[in-house]
Amino acid sequence: MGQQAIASKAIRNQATWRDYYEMTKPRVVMLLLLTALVGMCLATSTWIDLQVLIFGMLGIGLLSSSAAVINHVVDHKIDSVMARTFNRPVAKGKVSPQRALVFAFVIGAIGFVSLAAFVNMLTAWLTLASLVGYAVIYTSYLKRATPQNIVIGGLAGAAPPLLGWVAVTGEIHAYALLLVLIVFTWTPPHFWALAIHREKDYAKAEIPMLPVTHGIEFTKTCVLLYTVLLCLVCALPYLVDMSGLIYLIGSTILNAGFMYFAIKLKYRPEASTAMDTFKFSILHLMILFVVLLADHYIPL
Ligand code: HEM
Ligand SMILES: CC(C)=CCC/C(C)=C/CC/C(C)=C/COP(=O)(O)OP(=O)(O)O
Repeated sequence: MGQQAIASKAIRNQATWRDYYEMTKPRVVMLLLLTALVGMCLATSTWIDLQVLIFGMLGIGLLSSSAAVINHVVDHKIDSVMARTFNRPVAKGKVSPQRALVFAFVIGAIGFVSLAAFVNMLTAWLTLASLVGYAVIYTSYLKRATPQNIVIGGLAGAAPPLLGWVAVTGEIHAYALLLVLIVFTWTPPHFWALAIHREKDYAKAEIPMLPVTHGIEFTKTCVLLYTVLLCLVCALPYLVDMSGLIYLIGSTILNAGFMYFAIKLKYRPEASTAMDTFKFSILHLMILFVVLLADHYIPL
């Protein structure tokens, strides 16, 4: 065995359950699950069936985690070049791509069976399609092909509210698609704010993210325009009578916050504004979905 092979085996043996946990992108999956839960709750005016709640959340969570692990495998070369990601378990050599793929397959299979056996087939197939959308179409192809990668790929990450809704009702409803549209429109300003901050990383890894291909100023304009679009899309649940006054007030305050950061980023940026905008985007979506829940359950 050569020196390099021995060294890489030594690193690999250091893998712990924490490395496997990290590969599932737990914080991203938690937020995806919140949006799925809200999709479930808004789908019905009564309580959600406990079996659908438990196995629905488990299945969507495990398939999302599986997609995240596959992303770590497919991207391990890119990840090893970027300062933000070089320490990831597969990039670092702590977990071999083969072991990571087996892990992804096992949790993905458990997730699919949970949905197929205890929820319904439509939810199982739609969730699997989201996995393919993110892990295969976005990660393996779009990410390296076009600066519109995250706009198109964002559809997979936006799917969970629909998945939650379909888990409860077994059918696709326009209101569920409206929730998808909100996350879909939120994704570009969420990601591009971070990409502005990490532009050098992406350039080094030769990934055609918008700030690399079209420059930072153009990307800031896109963040601002998508944030305006997000404000309009967020008004729709109230305008179509899906949500009420609590939602209108909550979403207006949150969107005013997002507009503040997007305008500051474009016209009066400080060194931390891009990262502040990115962090706020996560808080924005989290609170927005909690507000949707509050609006659904509190009669006004
Ligand atoms: C194509 C769509 C998306 C792209 C390209 C994207 C990209 C990213 C990136 C690069 C990070 C930084 C991770 C890090 O610091 O290592 C991040 C963080 C995060 N994203 Fe997204 N994201 C997308 C969609 C979503 C969606 C749909 C959600 C949830 C609904 C989400 C929730 C989060 C959360 C919670 C974090 C913080 C994670 C942490 O602190 O560990 N993202 N995103
Ligand atoms: C079944 C289902 C709902 C699947 C969706 C799964 C999922 C984890 C979506 C979140 C999108 C996301 C974190 C993209 C970042 O990938 P990236 O490769 O651009 O970022 P990175 O460099 O941090 O890995």
